[in-house]
This record gives sequence, C-alpha cells and structure tokens, in this order.
Amino acid sequence: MKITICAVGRLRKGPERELIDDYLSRFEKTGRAYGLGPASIVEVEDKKGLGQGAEAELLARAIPDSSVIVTLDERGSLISSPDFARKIEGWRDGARDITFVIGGADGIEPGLRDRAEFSISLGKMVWPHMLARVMLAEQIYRAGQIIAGTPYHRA
Ligand SMILES: C[S@@+](CC[C@H](N)C(=O)[O-])C[C@H]1O[C@@H](n2cnc3c(N)ncnc32)[C@H](O)[C@@H]1O
Repeated sequence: MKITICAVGRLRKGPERELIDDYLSRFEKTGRAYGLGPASIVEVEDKKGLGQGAEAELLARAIPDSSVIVTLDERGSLISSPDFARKIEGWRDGARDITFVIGGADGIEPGLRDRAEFSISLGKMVWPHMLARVMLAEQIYRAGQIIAGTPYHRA
C-alpha cells in the first residue's frame, strides 16, 4: 500500500528533511511485514507564484490515480494516533493507496479540499508547512509501530 505525501514547496537539506527521511524509512522497514509502504514525498512548486489555484493544479497532477486523498488542514478532524493507525489499517485492508496533501502559505484550495475523503488537523494552531510534513511523517511512523504492536506508542 503506497503512501505519498504531496506537498507544496521544496525542502532543502537540513534537520526537517533528515527527520522526514528517517521517519519514513523506519516506517517502511517496520511496515513491510504488515503490507504498509512504500512511503515517499512528491514536492510541487508554483515557480511563477500564481497562488493557491496553480498549486492545486500541480498537486492534483501529482496525486496518484484512485488513491485516498487525505488533506492536512487546521479545520480537519482531531484524531488520536491509535485512531489514525486504525484508519491506515482500514485503507490497507481495502487495498487503497493513500495520498496526504499539505498546502502552501495560503492553504489548500477549496476545490481540492472537497475531493478529500478525510482531513486531519494537527491542532487549531497553524504550523509552517515544513513542520506539518515532519509531524505527519512521525505520525505515519507511529501508526506503523501501533499496527506492528511495538511499545513505541504509549497512551
Ligand atoms: C502555513 S499553512 C497554511 C495555513 C492557511 N492559512 C490555511 O488556511 O490552511 C501550510 C499548510 O500546512 C498544513 N498545516 C498547517 N497547520 C496545520 C494544522 N494545524 N493542522 C493540519 N495541517 C496544518 C496545511 O496542509 C496547510 O495547508
């Protein structure tokens, strides 16, 4: 079951990228035996600075066909890590790939938001999109650990 994070903006080498790469590669290692992964990031860049609509077109093109679209949005659902793990398990059991979408400075265009099957909030505060990527990568890793039954997640 493929997991893709489609995100606006290029993340240069640095601590955020290292964390994301580390969480996603650890997720793939644990997840393989449970039908989870591979996990990758697709970055899109609105080079002409045309804004939310142009970003939405680039994101829509990068979203793999027939995958479940899950937006990251401060207005989304607040769910616990175990519930997030159960959702991932459910999509895996339904043979669905998952695409997480992270917007740019102006957020995700409403038309693309409407296409999402689910939307996750990382809290009511707004985070920089680079940090939202790190937090999502950690939660994907944590979900893998919960599904594998390791002691990483402690409620
Ligand atoms: C700087 S934020 C954009 C905020 C924008 N004002 C909006 O209306 O969405 C960039 C991206 O980071 C992600 N993000 C930031 N804070 C978030 C939160 N609390 N929950 C979920 N995603 C968040 C979202 O994908 C958002 O599109």
